[in-house]
Amino acid sequence: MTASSVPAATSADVLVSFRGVKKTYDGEHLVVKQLDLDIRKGEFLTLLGPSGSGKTTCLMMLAGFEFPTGGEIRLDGQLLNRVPPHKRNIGMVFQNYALFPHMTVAQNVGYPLQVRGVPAAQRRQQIHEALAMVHMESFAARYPSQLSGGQQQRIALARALVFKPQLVLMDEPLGALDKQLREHMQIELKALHQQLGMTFVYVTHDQNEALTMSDRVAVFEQGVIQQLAPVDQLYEAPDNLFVAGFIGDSNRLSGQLRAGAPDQAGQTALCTLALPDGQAILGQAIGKTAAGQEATASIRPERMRLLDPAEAAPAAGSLLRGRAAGLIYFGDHVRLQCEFAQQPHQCFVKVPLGTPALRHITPGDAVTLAFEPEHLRVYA
Ligand SMILES: Nc1ncnc2c1ncn2[C@@H]1O[C@H](COP(=O)(O)OP(=O)(O)OP(=O)(O)O)[C@@H](O)[C@H]1O
Repeated sequence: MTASSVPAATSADVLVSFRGVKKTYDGEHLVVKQLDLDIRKGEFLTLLGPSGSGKTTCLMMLAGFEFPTGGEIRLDGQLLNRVPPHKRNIGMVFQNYALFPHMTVAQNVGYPLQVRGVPAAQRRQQIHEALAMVHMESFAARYPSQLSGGQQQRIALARALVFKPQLVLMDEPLGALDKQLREHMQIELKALHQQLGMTFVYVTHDQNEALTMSDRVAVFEQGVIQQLAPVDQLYEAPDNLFVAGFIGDSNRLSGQLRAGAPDQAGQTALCTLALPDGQAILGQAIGKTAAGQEATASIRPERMRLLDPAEAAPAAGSLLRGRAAGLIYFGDHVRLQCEFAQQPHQCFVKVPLGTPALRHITPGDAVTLAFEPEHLRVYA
């Protein structure tokens, strides 16, 4: 992401701004590279990316547990670089809960209030409210060891919320829970965020989790934000092949650009991709492309359709002829694997059960897939 695409840090709806932030642990290798990022007041922003891409380091710099090697981080306009963690008014939830084992649930939740010198009566009230938020009022007298993992994480969340911070940071908080509980907690967290109106910054490497909960997602790779966008935009209009591959399923086809160039604004324009087997397909050229370049097209499986042989073929350029490589039954659809001559990767398409064209297909048969060129994104 370029600095020019980031709104000005002074704009009223920005709570946190990173400007030119760099981080190295060993003095040589940058794990966060020149990061510009604005976090808006009240949003649920997720930092998503593979292991080692720098998400946690960014969160730790925001929390104050790590210091940037260069650049600035501001919270509500105030420079944070040298403000210690306990003076930042930020709540934090970690994957390993980090509850104090010798304290009861109520004492754990009340701890941030105690260190802030909140009087006992008010403390009791706020502890009760925070436990009610996470549906754990009746567990106040228990110790962490007497709670399940999901219950402990709820207490950790109550402890992060109890002092009503303007910003809550969460680092893989659901990572240790089983799938069912994790999905349940995702919905609860999202509801809590909507109810409280606080700003949540959430770190995960799980794209489903990111898509389920977030208003916007920043996709990290090797210390760089590859794209920052609302979830639907990230899925429908990935800026590059990394994002297309990291978020959801996508099919890839390699070839050479024959015609078509970006429009004046450098955005998208229709182009023709010549595939090595002689087929020519139409797609949207993304970014700077020029005729003759090697390029890779990406398309979501649900944006391709198995054509019935009896059906009138759509316009040239919006079909692909290949061979069935396999069929996998998925209950509500069949996943049809297809291969195309001289393409390194197979493609797949989700075919609804009962589709007539599916009836007689066996591996090795010729198949035709149809698509709209606007859904085929071509990256040089
Ligand atoms: N305290 C540290 N000392 C030295 N190197 C570190 C330290 N913390 C992280 N790193 C390195 O910095 C890079 C980024 O790590 P970071 O934890 O920020 O990534 P991440 O995207 O959060 O990964 P994960 O999802 O695995 O936690 C990695 O190469 C990691 O090995």
